[in-house]
Amino acid sequence: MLSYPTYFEFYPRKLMTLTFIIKNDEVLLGMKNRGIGKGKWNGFGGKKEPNETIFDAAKREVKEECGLDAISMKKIGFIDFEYVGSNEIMEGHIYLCDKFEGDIVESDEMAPIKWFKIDEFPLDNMWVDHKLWFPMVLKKIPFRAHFKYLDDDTILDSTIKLLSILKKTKEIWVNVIVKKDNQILTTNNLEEPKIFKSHQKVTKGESLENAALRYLKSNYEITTKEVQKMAVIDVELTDTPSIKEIHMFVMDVSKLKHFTPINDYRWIDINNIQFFADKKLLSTLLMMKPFKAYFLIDNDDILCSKYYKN
Ligand SMILES: Nc1ncnc2c1[nH]c(=O)n2[C@H]1C[C@H](O)[C@@H](COP(=O)(O)OP(=O)(O)OP(=O)(O)O)O1
Repeated sequence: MLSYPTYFEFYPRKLMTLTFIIKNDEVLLGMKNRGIGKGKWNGFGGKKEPNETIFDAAKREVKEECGLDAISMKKIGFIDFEYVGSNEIMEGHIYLCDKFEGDIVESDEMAPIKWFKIDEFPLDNMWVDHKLWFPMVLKKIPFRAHFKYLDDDTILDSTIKLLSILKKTKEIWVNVIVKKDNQILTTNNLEEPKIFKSHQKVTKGESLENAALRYLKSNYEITTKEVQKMAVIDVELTDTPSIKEIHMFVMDVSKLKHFTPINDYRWIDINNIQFFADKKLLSTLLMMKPFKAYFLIDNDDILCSKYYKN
């Protein structure tokens, strides 16, 4: 369901490379001392020059910026960087290099240069987009992304599309949010983004409404025969071969005479909820206007979320 934006397709493009050199569980990064991204840790790369291929530009930039000769480089991603106020797209070609030779040499442009353990990555001192796509580099999942920047630290919009050639299968699930006035019912052990885990698989031939009622009955003592469908959410986990299509229902029990949760549930004020997948999801659901959404999740981190009117 995720659609890649196309409005900038005809903007002129400046081609750039960015290469990450990886050795076991470490990545080589340099501190940029001038130009775009000054003061940030980054991989090695820069603008393509006329009369060279993008691959040759990537190899040249690695040599110029850290002194190493890249022996094996694999293209892992394409990123369109758009800046508000500019009609030029910076088209970044992202490479992964896991074979290299030579010695590290710092330069005026890049110093210091250091190996970082993957779990000690200086993400707070890198481009803000990196934390959204670096999981794909580490897992070697090809991707295409678009980031619309307001300024160097603020992303207004982002899209990340996985480019696997294998088509992911769809699994159909339902989930029901039970609400009463300004509260929703939750189990005591909900953790972010648990909303995508506690749901009910729809069985073959079963209607979505039936599955939602079955979900309700297995968790609450409830007599209703009506649930209201609010959203369809596609949830893609970076490293599973399926996409979960979750049909979200909302059940308002404010006016029900008989309603008892049968498990370990409690009412929680909407404003105090920390655990929902992202802040916008719950508020959009409770506006009671149907919508569609897409989430790309790596472990429990949301890398990309999109909302569409139904
Ligand atoms: N958000 C964003 N905008 C622009 N560039 C980047 C990002 N995130 C990034 O990671 N990058 C990368 C892409 C390139 O590798 C560098 C920028 O290249 P630059 O240093 O300007 O290119 P050079 O050709 O080396 O420049 P000079 O030598 O002319 O200074 O950041």
